[in-house]
Amino acid sequence: MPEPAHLAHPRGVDVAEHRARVLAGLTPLGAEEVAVADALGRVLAADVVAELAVPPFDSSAMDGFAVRSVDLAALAEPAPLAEHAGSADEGFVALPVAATVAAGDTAPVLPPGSAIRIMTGAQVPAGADLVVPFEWTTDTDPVRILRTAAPGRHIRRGGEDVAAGEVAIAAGTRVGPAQLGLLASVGVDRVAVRRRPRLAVISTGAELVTGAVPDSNTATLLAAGRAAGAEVAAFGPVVDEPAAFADRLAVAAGAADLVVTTGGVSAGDRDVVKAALREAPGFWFGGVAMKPGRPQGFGSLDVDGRRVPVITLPGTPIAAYASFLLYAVPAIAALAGTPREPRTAELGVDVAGSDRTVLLPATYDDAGRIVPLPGHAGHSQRLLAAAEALLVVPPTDRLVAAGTVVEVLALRPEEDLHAR
Ligand SMILES: Nc1nc2c(c(=O)[nH]1)N[C@H]1C(S)=C(S)[C@@H](COP(=O)(O)OP(=O)(O)OC[C@H]3O[C@@H](n4cnc5c(N)ncnc54)[C@H](O)[C@@H]3O)O[C@H]1N2
Ligand code: MOO
Repeated sequence: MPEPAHLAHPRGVDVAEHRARVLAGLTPLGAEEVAVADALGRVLAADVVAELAVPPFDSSAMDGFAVRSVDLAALAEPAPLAEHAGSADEGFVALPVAATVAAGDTAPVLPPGSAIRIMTGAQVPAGADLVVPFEWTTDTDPVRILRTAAPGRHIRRGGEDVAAGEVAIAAGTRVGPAQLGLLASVGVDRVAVRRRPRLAVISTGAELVTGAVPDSNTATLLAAGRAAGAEVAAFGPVVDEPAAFADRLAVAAGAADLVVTTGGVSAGDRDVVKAALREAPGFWFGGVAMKPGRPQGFGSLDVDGRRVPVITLPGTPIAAYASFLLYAVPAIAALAGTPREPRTAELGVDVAGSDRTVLLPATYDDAGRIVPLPGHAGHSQRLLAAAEALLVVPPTDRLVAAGTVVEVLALRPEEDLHAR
């Protein structure tokens, strides 16, 4: 008779091995088109090509006079750092003022031997190759110009930032406020974005259904899923009956790209998730060498030709959240087409190692180093709520010394909160 799995692997498999198992074969979901106004937090599925140049036309960068630089050839160009604008004693060129143009006006052609008064942002008149700021002139008509500069000064060339037809933003970029502005500037009003992964959360346990224990896992995991960029929905709590759970799982998987369950995976009489899925092809249940969160499971369901991954997390709230951050968040990122390396930080103090990965509620010190919070007692939700991150202490039989770079799991991913 083969040895029971928990005896063959008393310590459990490594976190990295289980993470690789969950992520194996996950590929980005397809794309959809959305209005730019709805693209905040979304990930571009294709390069965005500029329909308009930025800036859209040659415009003045200063309030002053648009001139032909050849008409100012009699003026010396002062040293670049000269403080004063020159004076009448040093000579000037007088030009008649042909017109005034402001932003939004259509600029007339500049007649040779004259100047056009121009405001910042106004179109540069054809023929002009230099804008002389008011400070270098008498701002009269005729205008006396006291100083010149190289052709092109104080003119923002159309397309100097982005040329029409050029790639303005590359595929894979997450759209934030600056990207929204650039999309507007390049004249694009719809963009192809990656579909948001749909996350279904199923909590299990009779104590949740009766209300004897509030369903805190659903609250935390829906929020963590949203912060990671998923569309989320709860399908629990469900009672500890394998048939009831299997029915709920089928509904959830039909509506989701990823299912996460909590509870019912340890060794008890009523471990419903394990009981329902243990015999399902391709499902794995066992111990992972981590604390908290040892009992874990993973598999996939085939739903109308779609492969829907199912991550079965332990029920204890700290274990459920920590495991969600270790396994489900990277899975969401893989489905969203935004895989990223785990975050790391430098350890601020020495931390004792253990034969398994240990997750400690932690905060950052003034130097930005990660430090465990005092009072760690295994399963405190209160301590977790006071933490900024979970410190991932790697398995080792030695001390993990201050200064070591370790993985951290952010508990307040504010930068991701715009994602829904
Ligand atoms: N003989 C063994 N017993 C246990 C083992 C083991 O290896 N051998 N592992 C322990 C560890 S570690 C954990 S963690 C738990 C995980 O058990 P389950 O995943 O089966 O979780 P449940 O028994 O359903 O619940 C555990 C605990 O958490 C509470 N809970 C569950 N879901 C929620 C929820 N959605 N919101 C709030 N609280 C929840 C539940 O009431 C229980 O108190 O197994 C150990 N046992
Ligand atoms: O996974 Mo458990 O009790 O270590 O939380």
